[in-house]
Amino acid sequence: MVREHCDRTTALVNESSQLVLAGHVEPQDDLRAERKRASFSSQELAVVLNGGTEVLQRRSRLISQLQSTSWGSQAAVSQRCFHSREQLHVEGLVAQTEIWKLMQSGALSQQDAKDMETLLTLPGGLTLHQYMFIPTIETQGDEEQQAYWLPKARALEITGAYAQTEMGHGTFVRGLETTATYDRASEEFIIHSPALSSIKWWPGGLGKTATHCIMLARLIINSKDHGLHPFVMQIRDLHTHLPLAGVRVGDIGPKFGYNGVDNGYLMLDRVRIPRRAMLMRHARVTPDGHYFPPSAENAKATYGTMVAIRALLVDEAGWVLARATTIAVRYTAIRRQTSERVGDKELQVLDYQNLAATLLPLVASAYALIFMGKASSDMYKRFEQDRDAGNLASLPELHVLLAGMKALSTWTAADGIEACRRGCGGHGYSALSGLPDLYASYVQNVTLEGDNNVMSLQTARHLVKSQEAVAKGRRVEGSAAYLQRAEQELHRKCSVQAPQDWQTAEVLDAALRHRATYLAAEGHKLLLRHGGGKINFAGPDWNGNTVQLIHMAQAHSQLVLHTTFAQSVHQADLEPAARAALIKLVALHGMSLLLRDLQDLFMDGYLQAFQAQMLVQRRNELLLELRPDAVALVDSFGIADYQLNSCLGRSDGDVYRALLEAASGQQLNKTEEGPAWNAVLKPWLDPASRQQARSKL
Ligand SMILES: CC(C)(COP(=O)(O)OP(=O)(O)OC[C@H]1O[C@@H](n2cnc3c(N)ncnc32)[C@H](O)[C@@H]1OP(=O)(O)O)[C@@H](O)C(=O)NCCC(=O)NCCSC(=O)CCCC(=O)O
Ligand SMILES: Cc1cc2nc3c(=O)[nH]c(=O)nc-3n(C[C@H](O)[C@H](O)[C@H](O)COP(=O)(O)OP(=O)(O)OC[C@H]3O[C@@H](n4cnc5c(N)ncnc54)[C@H](O)[C@@H]3O)c2cc1C
Repeated sequence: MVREHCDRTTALVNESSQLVLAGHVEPQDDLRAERKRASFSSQELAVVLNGGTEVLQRRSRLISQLQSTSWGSQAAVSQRCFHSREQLHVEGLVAQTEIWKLMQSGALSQQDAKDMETLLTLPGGLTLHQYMFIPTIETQGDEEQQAYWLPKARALEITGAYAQTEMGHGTFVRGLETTATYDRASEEFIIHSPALSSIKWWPGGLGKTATHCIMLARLIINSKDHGLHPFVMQIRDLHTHLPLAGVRVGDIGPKFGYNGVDNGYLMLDRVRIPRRAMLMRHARVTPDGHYFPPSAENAKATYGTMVAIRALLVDEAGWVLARATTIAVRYTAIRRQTSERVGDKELQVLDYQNLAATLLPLVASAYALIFMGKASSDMYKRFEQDRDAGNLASLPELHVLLAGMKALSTWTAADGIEACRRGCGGHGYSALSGLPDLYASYVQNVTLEGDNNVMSLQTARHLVKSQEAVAKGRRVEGSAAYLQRAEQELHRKCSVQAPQDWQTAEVLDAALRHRATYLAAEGHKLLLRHGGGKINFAGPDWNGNTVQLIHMAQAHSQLVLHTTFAQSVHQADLEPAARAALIKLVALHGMSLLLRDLQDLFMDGYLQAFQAQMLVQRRNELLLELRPDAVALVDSFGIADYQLNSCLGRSDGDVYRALLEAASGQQLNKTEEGPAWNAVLKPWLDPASRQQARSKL
């Protein structure tokens, strides 16, 4: 029966290749035509966006290598959406350990291995080992501790998680409850979960993979609480993988997505670990129980790993949105729907203004975020160099910039994927489009590593402090330096007199800067008013105004994002036609940001109604001007079909045949009658079975 069904599927797919789509143009022809009419070469732009020809060549080589394995082949990747949690968990670990093996044998460089995992898009139990466990030891362990732990961790003799969040607290890190009490007699720490709310809950890889973890716990010496510190703690036996005495550990259960990762819980009953398990690069405890705190400028060193991950999240957001927009733009360029008379050529749905107005600004956002991601990782690398030389002066600015940008970028990408999915109509709802899984396994980024509202409020705190400094005549540096000129800025008016004026970079920058300045000044005033002339960064003054404060922080981050995008395009080595297209994309980006919150510009009379109407008009014209380049703009991301893993986003446009092939080959179609026939349906539907059942009554 199985054989028979397979034969029929093959026949159906072969047959479909003979079919002509009535009233339609062949989808492949649509994409060919789109590419022909583009104003620039997407191959050349892809080289610039991806950082060189070698990067693209290396990616193709890695994909070929993956394709030749059983765990990374196209067939394996495309089957994933049919798999259970347990299967995904095992598959994730198989892929990660195989890649690790290749790296250890020298067949892959460390960078190759990281890139290969990114191409696979299958986060697994070892993800946090690489991105948080090892880096925390690297940055917070002293030399001796690094020499002890890192070789074992890098050889995968141990695997680790990052155990910070607890059942009761994730955001409020200072409120975490797990204790690490120093016992001078034995020179050990006793790690304990004192309450239900103190159980570690969420850490990735902790559930079933990790043998060790970075344990964030309150350091208690002689009954004195010194706050949160990191410890390296073994939780499972290395021979049996069973939990050690006093340890209860497991997986927290199915999630919205991201199900290959075993996010875990951990409950500890007075588990003893040696004194040197505390990571001591910044703070120390001597054998006799003397505590040496971190220096004042290293006070937030414990939060260092979170800053590193936020930089990675900003870098990732643009590429994730690039994937979603590649799928949606290619598909909506081949999808034809509705003509005045049946049988006439129907319109490509991307030509409806509603879709262009949804998707093209998202393409612009993906570009903006890709450039911002590069700027953020460059900034983070500079910070790392300074930090390794003992200079942490740039950390406060880096933190507030990345906090707000992590929020803006992950919100933009998550909302953008969902908008792309809806833009693809019914086929976007099918897992075969690749969009549901992309969304479900991305959207957690708006919560993890600092909830986006909370992160925005960190940036808001800095903006209010900067505004306060300016009011007191002190200098403000860094990304908020524009607030230095707040006084003059607040008197400015928008200079636009014709729709075309909105296209100029100066006008857009000025409007975004004015908005951010106005909101920061208003936020500052609001808190002063509530505090009776004094600013309180906690309590009802702050907590009762967070909607406006978050909005203010996001306006600031949007300004930083937009100016970084514009500058990066200005500085990039582009051929003239690609430059012209990207300048338009920058303009569309700025206009879309303004249109989303236009009311802000009316509040203090910066904008007049006729200027707002011109903004809408110019945005609509830009959509039409950019439309011929839509497919070329997404082709330029250079994302391979392998990585898209989408029937809708295929680069050849052969969408309908791909859907039919993938659907008919799946498990539920393995037999013609279906898995519920014999036990459930047959007794009702099959006359002979019914007859038999009646005769037994
Ligand atoms: C919200 C805050 C920032 C608040 O911290 P706080 O100590 O109460 O601070 P505050 O009183 O608001 O401000 C005091 C000061 O601390 C500064 N600060 C705060 N965080 C940092 C930092 N990372 N680097 C450098 N500086 C930092 C703030 O800017 C404040 O500075 P200021 O006093 O204004 O000069 C903190 O609790 C926090 O970071 N919460 C979020 C928790 C989080 O991100 N958890 C991540 C867990 S791991 C994870 O999710 C991994 C997922 C990975 C995956 O699967 O992909
Ligand atoms: C998939 C996933 C993986 C994770 N991996 C790890 C990991 O490896 N290791 C680890 O330690 N943790 C991990 N976490 C935990 C994660 O870091 C936290 O969930 C996150 O920091 C948010 O904290 P919370 O859950 O306590 O949210 P809450 O703080 O309870 O948030 C609830 C709501 O309250 C709001 N809110 C809370 N506080 C404030 C405030 N001060 N001001 C304004 N609004 C506020 C938030 O905006 C949110 O809407 C993971 C979480 C997820 C979802």
